[in-house]
Amino acid sequence: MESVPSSLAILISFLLFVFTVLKIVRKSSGTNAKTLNLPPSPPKIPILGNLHQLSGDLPFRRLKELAKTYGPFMHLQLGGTTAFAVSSAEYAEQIFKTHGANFVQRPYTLASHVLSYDSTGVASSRYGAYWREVRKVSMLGFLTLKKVQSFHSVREEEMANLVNWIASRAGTPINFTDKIYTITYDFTSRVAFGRIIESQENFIWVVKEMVKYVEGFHYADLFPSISLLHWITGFRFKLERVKRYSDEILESIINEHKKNRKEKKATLEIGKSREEILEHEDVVDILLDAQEERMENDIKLTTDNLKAVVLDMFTGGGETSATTVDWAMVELMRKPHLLKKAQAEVREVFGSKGKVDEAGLNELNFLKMVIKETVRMHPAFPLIPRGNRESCVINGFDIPANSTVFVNVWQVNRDPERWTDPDTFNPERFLDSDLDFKGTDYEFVTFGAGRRICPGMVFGLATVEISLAMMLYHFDWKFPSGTKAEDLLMTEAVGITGRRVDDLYLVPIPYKNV
Ligand code: HEM
Repeated sequence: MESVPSSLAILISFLLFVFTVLKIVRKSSGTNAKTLNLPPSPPKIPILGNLHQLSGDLPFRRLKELAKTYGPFMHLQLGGTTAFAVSSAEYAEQIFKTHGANFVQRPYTLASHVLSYDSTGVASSRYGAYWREVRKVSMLGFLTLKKVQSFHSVREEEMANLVNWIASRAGTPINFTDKIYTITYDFTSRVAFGRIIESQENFIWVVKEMVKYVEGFHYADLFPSISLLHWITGFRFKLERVKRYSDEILESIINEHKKNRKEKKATLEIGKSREEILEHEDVVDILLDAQEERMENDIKLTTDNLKAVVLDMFTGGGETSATTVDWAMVELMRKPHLLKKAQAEVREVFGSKGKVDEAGLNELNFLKMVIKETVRMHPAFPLIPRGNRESCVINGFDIPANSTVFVNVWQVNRDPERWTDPDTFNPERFLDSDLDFKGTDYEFVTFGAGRRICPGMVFGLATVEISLAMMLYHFDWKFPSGTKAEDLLMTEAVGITGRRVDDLYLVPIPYKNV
């Protein structure tokens, strides 16, 4: 186990580090930490710094507890690295807006270096010309509102398949979580690769493994000067293994696209405008176009760069949306009056049509509030890592250049200074409120904010809305016998995303129109 929250792992690593003590002590004595006015910090122990205080629970939950004593802006020594943790809306605004042009880096992690082809995905790449170009290609190519809307038939089709499958299991328990993740990945695959690939199951497994590793709290990252650690902890071997699997799959997808490219283009190009051609291209096609074209600043996309961006898309598109749908359903099942209200709305809007389609989704005001409340309480990325390019001063505290700041989205979204009863799931709080997650309300930072705000927001929400609307329209739901709402574990699994720790099992009862 290489993730931090285990005291046993800390003890073992402590022994491993003994032979490097002198090296680290010499390094830390060379810093000018004492002369800086750093934010409050929990007491540190030699070598590990504050690492031991993050053990025993998920990092964002531990950070919330520590913030109760040490305040909303904490300095942490995590092994050999300097980090800061933000737990309030006020400080989130400092990072995302006031000092937004400075905190635009993604901190280096070994996992993103290995898995994301030398950190060349949109999410992992260093701020600069390359990042700007790949982000632009992704945004214009497949994440604009128009493009996302153009995928509506794929979304509706995949969801209709799921509805039929669930209807065939009427009255028997199904693993709701598993089905929602699978269908979301199927949909993402069709958008990204043009179809569901043969190795779909393996690829989903690969992504799940990656999500576990990219968290950024691994010893290899926390003691960057001891490269031996990458290998002794076995972390590098695990990363390389997952990378081999993912690379093989990506390579074959790209090769297939290259092979079919000429023929596809020739058919499409007859009498079609550039926009019309784009309409029919999948993500890999669009990236291959970008590879052929000269990008600004003479940036040339390599095939590895292309794979890194496709991986972002697959992880971003699949994992996050499914996590949100799953949590929404859990919360609704725990509050039957909210479930009924959401179902009544969906059935009223779509009753006359007898089916759900994307055209009517805008009328689902209550469902939109349910989704807002779900992403507030259960952000798909509970911690956003950012790095600063230059040293700066925040509210009188010195922040050295190249520090890592973890914005604790999970806690900022529950900041008691800004939210009433923040730990209660209450969609109606948005009834007369303009608060939104679009990047200007710093108490609601589920999608981040500023220059690196999530570019896939529209894409993700479109999937979440249609999935929930279909599930609520076509079925009534109950727990399998023996399961009670109050028994559901309301905590997250280890990893970069905030997916729930357990799968949700439910019994579907078809509504009359299925
Ligand atoms: C419910 C769904 C989603 C949530 C909650 C979410 C959340 C986030 C967050 C918190 C960030 C970091 C933002 C920051 O640093 O300020 C991010 C970045 C990113 N997301 Fe999403 N995301 C979602 C869906 C998607 C989808 C569907 C895609 C792609 C299809 C996507 C692609 C990305 C990419 C490429 C980045 C990196 C942006 C950059 O560093 O410039 N996300 N997302």
